[in-house]
Amino acid sequence: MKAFQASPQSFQKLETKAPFLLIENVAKIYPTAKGNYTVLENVDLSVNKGEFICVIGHSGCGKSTLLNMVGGFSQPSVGRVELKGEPILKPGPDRMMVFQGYALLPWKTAFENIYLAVNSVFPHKSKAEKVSIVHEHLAMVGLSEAADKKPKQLSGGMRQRVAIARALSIRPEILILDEPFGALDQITKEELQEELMKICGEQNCTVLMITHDIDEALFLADRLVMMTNGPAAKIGEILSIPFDRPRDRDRIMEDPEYYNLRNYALDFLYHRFAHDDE
Ligand SMILES: Nc1ncnc2c1ncn2[C@@H]1O[C@H](COP(=O)(O)OP(=O)(O)OP(=O)(O)O)[C@@H](O)[C@H]1O
Repeated sequence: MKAFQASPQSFQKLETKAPFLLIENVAKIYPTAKGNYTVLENVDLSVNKGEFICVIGHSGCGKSTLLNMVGGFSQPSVGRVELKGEPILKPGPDRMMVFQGYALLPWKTAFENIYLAVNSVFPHKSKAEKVSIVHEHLAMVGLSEAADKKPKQLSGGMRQRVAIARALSIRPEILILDEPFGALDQITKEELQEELMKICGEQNCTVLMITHDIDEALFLADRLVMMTNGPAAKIGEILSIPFDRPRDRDRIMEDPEYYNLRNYALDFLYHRFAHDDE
């Protein structure tokens, strides 16, 4: 019998590639006056490049704590958080966060808010290139006409568009969204969800997004991460959202699977892991 001889190619195939984003056995423990408080425990999640992940869970379970560790704003007490095999030790332009509160500089125009970010991340690009990046991203979110307006002259939806354009303009590896549409009315919210989905599809963005809105998660996500209640919250279950892309809201809402998933997630939140005060 001929002995099996491994070729260099077969070794290459056996090599295990580090996941794009790895959250492994993570715990976060805060020291408090009453002793240690464990917010998260045994959290494991591996995210592929280009995946859209939504995270839901009751208030205070530790969703922001988890995303802040991916953002590099805090470190896990136990376990590891790695991007492309490298530990995340501090914030960086490869991971941009967008919050509910927009966080735009009020004295700068929409253009200037984005330009500032582009200029700080790409200082060696020419002025013309940087200006072109800003215009491209303002156009992407439909705000070319509002370039010279200051935040107070913009609606909430427009401000959030500027914040998203600013985050995307520096080409982050991961876009981290902490309830970005939570303060918006339903119509504006749905418009922004559609724009975000289109942009992320075109740019193959990897997204981690916290939301309290199950319909938003079912429309946007490839996977829905459902957290158990704290203290010591963990990932209870992960639902794969199977709808083809590009997604059409009306079409997926006609799919019986949509209601199966919706009911499953609602049952998880309001029966299996109901919050005491809800
Ligand atoms: N620095 C800290 N020291 C002690 N406890 C903290 C600290 N930061 C957060 N916590 C606690 O950790 C828990 C999780 O907070 P976190 O903001 O991550 O929850 P969340 O799921 O994002 O909540 P929400 O949906 O209300 O935004 C809360 O009980 C909070 O009080």
